[in-house]
Amino acid sequence: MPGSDEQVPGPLAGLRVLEMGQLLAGPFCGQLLGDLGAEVIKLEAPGSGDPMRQWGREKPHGKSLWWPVVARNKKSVTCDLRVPAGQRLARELAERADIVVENFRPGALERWGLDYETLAEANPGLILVRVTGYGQNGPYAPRAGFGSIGEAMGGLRYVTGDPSNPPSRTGISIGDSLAAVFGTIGALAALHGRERTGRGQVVDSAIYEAVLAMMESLLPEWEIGGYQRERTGAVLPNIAPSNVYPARGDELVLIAANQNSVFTRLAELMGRPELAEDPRYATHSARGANMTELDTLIGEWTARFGADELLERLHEGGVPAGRIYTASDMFADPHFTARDAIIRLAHPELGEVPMQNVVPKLSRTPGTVRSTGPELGEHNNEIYRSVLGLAEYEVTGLAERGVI
Ligand SMILES: CC(C)(COP(=O)(O)OP(=O)(O)OC[C@H]1O[C@@H](n2cnc3c(N)ncnc32)[C@H](O)[C@@H]1OP(=O)(O)O)[C@@H](O)C(=O)NCCC(=O)NCCSC(=O)C(=O)O
Repeated sequence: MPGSDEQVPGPLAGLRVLEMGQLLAGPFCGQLLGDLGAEVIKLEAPGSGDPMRQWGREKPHGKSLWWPVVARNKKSVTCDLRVPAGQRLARELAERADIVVENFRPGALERWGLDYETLAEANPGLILVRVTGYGQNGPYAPRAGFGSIGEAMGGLRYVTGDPSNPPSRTGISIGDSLAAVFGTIGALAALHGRERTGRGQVVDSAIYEAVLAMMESLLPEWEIGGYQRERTGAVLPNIAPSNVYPARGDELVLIAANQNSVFTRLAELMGRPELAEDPRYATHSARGANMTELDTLIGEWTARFGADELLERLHEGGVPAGRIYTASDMFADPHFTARDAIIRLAHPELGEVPMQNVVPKLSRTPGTVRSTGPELGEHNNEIYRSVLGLAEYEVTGLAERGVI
């Protein structure tokens, strides 16, 4: 079963990551690095731990169903960063780490004596990934940052939703996850840089900039083209046909045929090959300009078929098409099964926990999910004794004093 120990070590095996911070923007970076085989030590406040342990709508046994996913592959140690003894432990762990990931407000690490200069003095190869709302400098740097604000500031919110409604949030914390993905890319690039120079560096990933990086040609469109992108609901401006179309009954089917070759095939399937030659639809720009009219033609055709038959025709005809999936569709889909897109891991209280597999798949040394999110402080003994070489009585003493 994926998740068992018999796998080959992942590509990042041998690297140690120390993860501080909370919720998603930092921890998703730790998840990605752990998926690829790094040892991830998650440092949490004693007593409470990462608030993500409490998050989620459904909580069987009082347990978050997000925690097993975002904290998978991680080892949990407790450590109070507000007291000097805790700060010393964190510095010693960072001295033995390749990468530190954090997503506190700028200034928190500095306040705790965990600034990069201090850490790098003891460990010059250290890479420090800092995920924040606004980055480490600039007038907004000290502000508390949450994903929704960064998504709006980075431009995503304004263009999301139906034009007749106020801008909509996407259904997930996409800004945090994107900042974590860019933080991960930065960490991997910095690892490569370290190969050449032996020196680490700081990776500064801001949520609003991670979102901005996704915004395609928004900026030159405005400044050079004088065009402000607006919300366009289910379609993208000037990209046609690419929409959701009705099948017989209530079902909706997505068709994306916004390329000459694909549109020619769709026109043939529709029994209207002449549409591909029609000056109103023959080119990318013409289809964009006549999107509404084209969508009506396509919708009249799709409504004649049940969704299954329609999709079969489209797949066979080489036209990208599909359904809008819910979780239950994913569990039932043979393609998800064939590619192990969903894995199942044993959890002491929740039984078998299904979750998304590692992305992307590497051919020779693929990543693995080896465990679900740990209990708070589950690995205190293991890590403090084996990594820092503390004696058992020292670990007990630190716990008694509330440092860990
Ligand atoms: C999320 C925040 C607004 C939370 O702000 P604050 O609660 O004020 O925390 P700070 O970052 O200033 O960090 C200091 C606090 O960390 C807490 N803390 C955490 N871990 C520890 C440990 N191990 N020891 C001691 N204290 C700890 C403790 O309460 C500290 O408060 P003191 O006791 O006062 O010292 C901020 O961390 C932030 O802007 N982060 C960067 C952007 C980000 O990651 N946003 C959240 C993504 S999730 C999201 O947006 C979404 O889901 O949507």
